[in-house]
Amino acid sequence: MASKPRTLYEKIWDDHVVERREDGTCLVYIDRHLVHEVTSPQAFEALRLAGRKVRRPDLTLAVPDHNVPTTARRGPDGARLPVEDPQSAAQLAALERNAPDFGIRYIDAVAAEQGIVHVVGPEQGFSLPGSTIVCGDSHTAAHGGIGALAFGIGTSEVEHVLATQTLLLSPSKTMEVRVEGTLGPGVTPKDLILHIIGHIGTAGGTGHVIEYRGRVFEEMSVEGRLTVCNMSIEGGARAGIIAPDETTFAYLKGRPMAPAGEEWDRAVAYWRTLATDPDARFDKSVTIEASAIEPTVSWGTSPEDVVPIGGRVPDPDSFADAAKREAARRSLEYMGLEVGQAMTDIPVENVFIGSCTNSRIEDLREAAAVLDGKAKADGVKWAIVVPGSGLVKRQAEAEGLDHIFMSAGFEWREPGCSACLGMNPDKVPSGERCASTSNRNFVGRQGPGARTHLLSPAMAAAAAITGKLTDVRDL
Ligand SMILES: CC(C)[C@H](C(=O)O)[C@@H](O)C(=O)O
Ligand code: SF4
Repeated sequence: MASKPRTLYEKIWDDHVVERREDGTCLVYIDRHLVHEVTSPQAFEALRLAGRKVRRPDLTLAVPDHNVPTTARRGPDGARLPVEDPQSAAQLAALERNAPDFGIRYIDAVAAEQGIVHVVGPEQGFSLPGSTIVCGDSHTAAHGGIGALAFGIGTSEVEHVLATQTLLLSPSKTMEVRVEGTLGPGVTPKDLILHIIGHIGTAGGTGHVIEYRGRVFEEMSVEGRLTVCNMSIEGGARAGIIAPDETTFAYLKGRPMAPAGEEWDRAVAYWRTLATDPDARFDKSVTIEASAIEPTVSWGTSPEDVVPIGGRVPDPDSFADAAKREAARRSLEYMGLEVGQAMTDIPVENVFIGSCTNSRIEDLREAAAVLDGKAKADGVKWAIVVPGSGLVKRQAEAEGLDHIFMSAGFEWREPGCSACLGMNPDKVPSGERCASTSNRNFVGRQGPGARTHLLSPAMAAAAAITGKLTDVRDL
């Protein structure tokens, strides 16, 4: 008898279940564990107190990213510069000590390979298709872009994975987001995922793993897929995933931590079996028409608060749901916006190109292409580009992108989470707006009182040039 058709998620899940409990929860094997400085100190401390070791240090990779300053990390004499904020310094120092103490792989803050964990994992070939990947970080969903089942975990789970290389989990429901047709010019993977979240809402994926399907994703680069999957969590999903294919294999081949030789061939043969079976069923399915999507920007304080750039700030009364009406009213007040205001009339004083959503080489190329030969508007006081990793930075410099950015009036920084969240010196001043390629526009996210507008790298570049939110297709 033929076996039951399964989805990509179900295949990966089944291949990793170590033990099924009577209540339905499963002990699941974890292939890769990424660790950063914010959510790991207590986990390591707990292991230390219990006298336990890390079960598989070779499957664990630690990188500092959230707290690192993005200005020079070494002084003129080559000595490492201290991190001023005491809490940040303590977290960074803890990781620096815990990694050698527990024998895990560590990329330190001044290494060429340092960067945001979610950029570093795929870039190093540490994150692989068909694997289970966890990190004490909600945007671990990004790694689904290479066909992994990847999700964020809490600090107590970090401890559990460090100690046992397993996790106790309940199976997720499956959801398909199918995108038909092709994206128009100037419409990027970021616009697509913002549009999808606007469509399904921040609770649309709750309890589900989303598989993104359709030609748009088949034709998309791995960088674009990472951007899309990254924001699955903003749609409430446990994870997002895209079937690994030739594009994925070409991206991973030869990466430092990827399998090589015969092992590579065996791995690819296995990865090819993972695609969702033709008759597999999803618990939930949403279809979106790609050609209807325009460059998309956020107006509120939730990632679902989006409109096409040609749109207007919505009237809170236009929402059917009472809670949503109230949230929209509060959002407009925080954001300092008027009902009916054209999105293209919103001035911005800050532009941030970076974060694990949009700091890979393609993102920087996309922004640089818009900025080439142009300069930021006078009203834009602060514009920074923060590459997702040292290797992205080096590649961009080899292509001369740093010159384009700096000639346009941008600062060219060292890799890290930076202004994506106010945990390091890069903050947006209170009451000011930021056109930001990051993934969250929550109240205070980029600093107390900061007003975030989420958009694509090309749209961030366009906003820098005109000093207001702008349709990149009009430049
Ligand atoms: C600090 C960290 C735990 C947090 C997360 O889990 O996502 C951060 O990366 C974020 O983007 O808000
Ligand atoms: S770049 Fe932003 S979203 Fe990504 S891990 Fe860092 S803080 Fe979180």
